[in-house]
Amino acid sequence: MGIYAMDFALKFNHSIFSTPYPPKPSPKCRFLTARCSLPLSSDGAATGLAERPWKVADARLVLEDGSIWRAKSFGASGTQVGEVVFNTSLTGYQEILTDPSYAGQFVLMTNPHIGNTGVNFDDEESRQCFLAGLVIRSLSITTSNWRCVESLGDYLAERNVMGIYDVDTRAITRRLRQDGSLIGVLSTEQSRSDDELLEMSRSWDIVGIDLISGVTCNAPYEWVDETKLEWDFNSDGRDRDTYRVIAYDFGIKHNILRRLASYGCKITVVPSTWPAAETLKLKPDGVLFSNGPGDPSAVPYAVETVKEILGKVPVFGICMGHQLLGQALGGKTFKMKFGHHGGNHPVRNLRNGHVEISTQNHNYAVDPASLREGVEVTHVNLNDGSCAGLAYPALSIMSLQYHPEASPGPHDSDCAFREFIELMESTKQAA
Ligand SMILES: NC(=O)CC[C@H](N)C(=O)O
Repeated sequence: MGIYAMDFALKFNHSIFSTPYPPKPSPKCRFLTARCSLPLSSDGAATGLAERPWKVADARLVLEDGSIWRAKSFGASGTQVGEVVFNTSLTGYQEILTDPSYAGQFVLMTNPHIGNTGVNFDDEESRQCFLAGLVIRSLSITTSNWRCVESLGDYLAERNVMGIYDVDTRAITRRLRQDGSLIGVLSTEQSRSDDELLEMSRSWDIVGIDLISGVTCNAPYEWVDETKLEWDFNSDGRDRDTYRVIAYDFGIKHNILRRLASYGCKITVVPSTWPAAETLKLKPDGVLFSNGPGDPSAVPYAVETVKEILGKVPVFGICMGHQLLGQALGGKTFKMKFGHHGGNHPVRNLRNGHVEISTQNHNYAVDPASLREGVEVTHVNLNDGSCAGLAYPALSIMSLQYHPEASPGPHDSDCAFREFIELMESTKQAA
């Protein structure tokens, strides 16, 4: 369909979509009428929608290398320290904002145009935004999407997350690629001197800190959310409680739970400190170790939990979960120069030769040379050859350094969930 025909269909509610256009307002939807253009608030505060050319740069991003970047603020104001990482995804900023693995980090989007689709109810990956802030080149002057319920600026302001725009994201990215990830301080407070902010950035570090304890759930809970039909696929038609899975929440993304549920799993999510003995008492068919923020070598208690579970039940580790498994198998993790953050990373599955286009978000990796004998490297990142997946078939272990649940366009890696199901099924049959 040509673009004009699509435009016509959108305007006149032609029935080319299964979802009617415009969609019925959800009861939760407070801002639906503002779908296409929100006015500026009366005090002229940023709504995130209307560009105000007269707005002067009111924020500074001070990097530990001494560089100072002047920018315009949106979202929350204040002063915040964090590690700056760049993300090359073209879409999915809401999933990125709500990925708990970004705790302690400023996400700089290399896509220069952000905010055009606003935010919606369906794309939340967790209960909260845990990241330190958002750095973008250009904040969209309009917000238009049939699912949009709020502008990006309002969303960030409500969640107390700082954002800046009109900053040279390309220059900062080149610096990060050259020098590696840098700590920075973002501030809208004019009373603070450049030197003070620089000192703050130099006296803070993200290495060696347990960031998982700040994002994990407080108590176990059952995952009962229905995956909406329009987002569900490949569920193989199983009943939702065919496999009993315990998911360790190190900062879990909801889509991991949605995909497991689609494949027939009844899931109990448990906090990061949940004792292995309690997990084993529940006699699960499998255990999932989730993604999560920060340095994987700073959470030895989690590695101990993983060790106690290995060999007793099939396990699947994703990202932080993979790094914890790597350590439990005798391996070491190391900090990469600037990590992998994006929706377009090619990975080769060494078992079948297939190349997957994957979503990634990690700054650390497992050193395969440090792993004990018998551990198989199953996946390799084709950009830099780093370890992207492990297996130890004798103990029914599988893990991926990237995100099989993400939908950056392709769903190439979703098959990993089916593999986990097969691992649980074969163990069940053998018992
Ligand atoms: N997405 C994740 O689980 C990230 C893992 C870890 N925090 C890292 O940066 O490598």
